[in-house]
Amino acid sequence: MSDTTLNLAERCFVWSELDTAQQQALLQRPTQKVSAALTQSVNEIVESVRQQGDAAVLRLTQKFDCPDLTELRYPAERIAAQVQQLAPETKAAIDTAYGTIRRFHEAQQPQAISVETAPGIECQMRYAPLSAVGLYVPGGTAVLPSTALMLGIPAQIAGCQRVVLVSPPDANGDLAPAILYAAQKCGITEIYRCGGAQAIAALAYGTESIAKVNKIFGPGNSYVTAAKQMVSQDPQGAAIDMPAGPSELLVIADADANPAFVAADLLSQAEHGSDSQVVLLSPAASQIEAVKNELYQQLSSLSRADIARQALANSALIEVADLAEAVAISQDYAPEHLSVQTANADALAEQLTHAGSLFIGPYTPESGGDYATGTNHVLPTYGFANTVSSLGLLDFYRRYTSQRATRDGLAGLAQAIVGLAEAEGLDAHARAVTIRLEQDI
Ligand SMILES: NC(=O)c1ccc[n+]([C@@H]2O[C@H](COP(=O)([O-])OP(=O)(O)OC[C@H]3O[C@@H](n4cnc5c(N)ncnc54)[C@H](O)[C@@H]3O)[C@@H](O)[C@H]2O)c1
Ligand SMILES: N[C@H](CO)Cc1c[nH]c[nH+]1
Ligand SMILES: [Zn+2]
Repeated sequence: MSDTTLNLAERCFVWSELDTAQQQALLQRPTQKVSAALTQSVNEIVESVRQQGDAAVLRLTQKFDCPDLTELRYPAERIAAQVQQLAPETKAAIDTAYGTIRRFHEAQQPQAISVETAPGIECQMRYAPLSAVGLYVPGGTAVLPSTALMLGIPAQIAGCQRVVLVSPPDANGDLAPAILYAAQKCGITEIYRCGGAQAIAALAYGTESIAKVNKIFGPGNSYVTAAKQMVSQDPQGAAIDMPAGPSELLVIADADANPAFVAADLLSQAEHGSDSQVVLLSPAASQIEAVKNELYQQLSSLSRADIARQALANSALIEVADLAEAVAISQDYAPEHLSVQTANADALAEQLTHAGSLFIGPYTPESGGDYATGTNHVLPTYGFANTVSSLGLLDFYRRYTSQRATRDGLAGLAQAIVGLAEAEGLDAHARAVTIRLEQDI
């Protein structure tokens, strides 16, 4: 079995036969290769929205998504009419996913703490929901109502005061009924029809019709991700959740893994976008050969075969010396999704700490986490999973501290505070303590 436009034999490698530069080049993310051009084009879009507001957002939305759109805000009556059209089976699927995702996120409620750190000194850690959040639901090549749930549910549980959803409209100026139903379940009514870097700029800086938010959440293509990173560097812009760009999956499979399962998982992420990347690491040459054949076979029946094919051209099937080498490569690559299909999957997973989300064992397809296991599918890409956390309820809160000292408590700590202030040569810091203790109250 083969494919006329994809030669997977060219994407098969033996790790030990590559030098360090080749190993690095092999695992470079596709969008990182064009970052200079991308940055320039995103910068132009963000600047035009800052200067021209709604006019720029509308012009760019007309260019990329809907030529006749004249109003960004999605009217409530049109939302209601769209939701009516939703098929009952899709509604039921959304209802089930809403339940599992809500259950997992409700269990993440932060607990305020209060600790007496020294006699008469009380320190608290408190949490406040973010007041205005913007949720980006991708809609370029596929509409993703599941992302509306992943973002809307934690915002709803946290109790954020203002929750705004943006998503690119179709050519008729509509959003998919499933996105609107998911938004409705999450209590979101402020919805705008725009996408890409222009939507991110509008959320970050505000326009005539879209008021600015404090933090922007959600995945997107490389334009969206670059725009998020750009606005988050600007004190007048907005905070962001994380760089959640084109989808990635790394699978570690031993000789006994089922190659049909492995190939299906790889294709599930390859079909997201031509800039997605999937990687297989296996110590068994026979497994790599079998997965390669399965990929050809399964690819031919996919509706998005062309996209998956392009993603596979940026991907790699790599033979490693052993599972220890697979762990080392995976830790270095830090994939968004990591599937472990080996005999000792649970034990191996303990060592795999650099991944957005782990999928352990043969019956845990990556797509389960995309939709309905309950974990959040908004995850760090580009290797940021070595430091950046996966999206969770806490991201919708701000954590801050408070403290309260009694006079005796302050007296007890005075020597430490004054001693450190003197060591740093900061007299006023010391005086703020001594002045209090010199006075009788
Ligand atoms: N990391 C995660 O957690 C996660 C989760 C879900 C989806 N994803 C990823 O999100 C992405 C969604 O991408 P998408 O494209 O389908 O939808 P998208 O909504 O992110 O992007 C569509 C928008 O891109 C803009 N755009 C397209 N071509 C452009 C160009 N040449 N110049 C400037 N702007 C342009 C347009 O404004 C368009 O509205 C996929 O790559 C998918 O893998 C990631
Ligand atoms: N795999 C995507 C994150 O990279 C999430 C998603 C949504 N729908 C299907 N998949
Ligand atoms: Zn997916």
